[in-house]
Amino acid sequence: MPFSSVKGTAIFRKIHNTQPLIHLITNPVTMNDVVNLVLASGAAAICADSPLEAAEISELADATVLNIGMPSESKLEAMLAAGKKANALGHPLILDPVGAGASEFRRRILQTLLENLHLTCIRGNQSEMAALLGMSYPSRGVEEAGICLEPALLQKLAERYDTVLAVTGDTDITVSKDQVLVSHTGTPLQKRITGSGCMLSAFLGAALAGSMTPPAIPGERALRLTDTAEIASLVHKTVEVYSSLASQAEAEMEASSRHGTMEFRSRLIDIVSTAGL
Ligand SMILES: Nc1ncnc2c1ncn2[C@@H]1O[C@H](COP(=O)(O)OP(=O)(O)OP(=O)(O)O)[C@@H](O)[C@H]1O
Ligand SMILES: Cc1ncsc1CCO
Repeated sequence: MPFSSVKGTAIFRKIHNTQPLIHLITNPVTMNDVVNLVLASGAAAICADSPLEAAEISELADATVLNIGMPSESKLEAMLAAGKKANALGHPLILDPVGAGASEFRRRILQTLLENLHLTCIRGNQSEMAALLGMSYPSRGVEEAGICLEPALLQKLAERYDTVLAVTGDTDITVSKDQVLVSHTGTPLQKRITGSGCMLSAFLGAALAGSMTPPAIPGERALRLTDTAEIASLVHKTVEVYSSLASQAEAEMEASSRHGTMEFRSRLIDIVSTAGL
């Protein structure tokens, strides 16, 4: 996607119009950046990971994002409560299976979440998808481990859990039972900061929630969570826009006098904050 077509995209217009509230049960490593990215997109965020309030907060919210980056038994309990509430209310529910293949505990948590919840979208790298498929490989923790799965295998995974996969890396692939949509708009610099994927998962929550309210524009329809093709199309566009903005942030940084990964991290959030204006 050329940079010029990113600004003013319908995704941002819808988020700004509806200002959805996103419930994040996430990891403390990237939480602050994730919340700032959500706010930059025009949505609002609340982080709440106590099982005592998780369902109530998801009821208040327009979408729920579950990120297993630093898992615990208590967080799993909160995720189940929040996810069940999101499902009952027909709200978007996104899973980020961070470090899926890194430990037995993570595998067990993911098995429980996948068996008990209906995920609107699962966003992860190739290695995390391999772990969800039950494959074992030498894990590199939260980093991808050099795995490249056949699209047909990813489609089987999407079909098994009746969901849409946003598989990210040097190539971004959106996968449903019937579709494989490919884009190449990101930059390797995204791998040099933490949370690039976590931010994208939360942005997907904002984009899906923002598209569920009937738009004021004639001819535009509200997103239906029962329509996998519509979800896949929106997920694909959202990933493409986010990765394009990251590349644009890098290009602007290269043209400036300040360089480095922390500069890039700030520029990424800045560019998202102005993309919808
Ligand atoms: N080699 C690459 N070239 C271009 N873009 C990339 C590359 N690797 C990752 N990206 C981009 O980085 C973003 C996040 O994807 P990635 O697969 O790195 O997530 P992740 O491993 O889950 O990240 P994290 O755990 O740090 O949050 C996507 O927008 C993707 O396009
Ligand atoms: C480095 C790290 N460890 C647990 S979560 C996280 C950031 C997201 O990948």
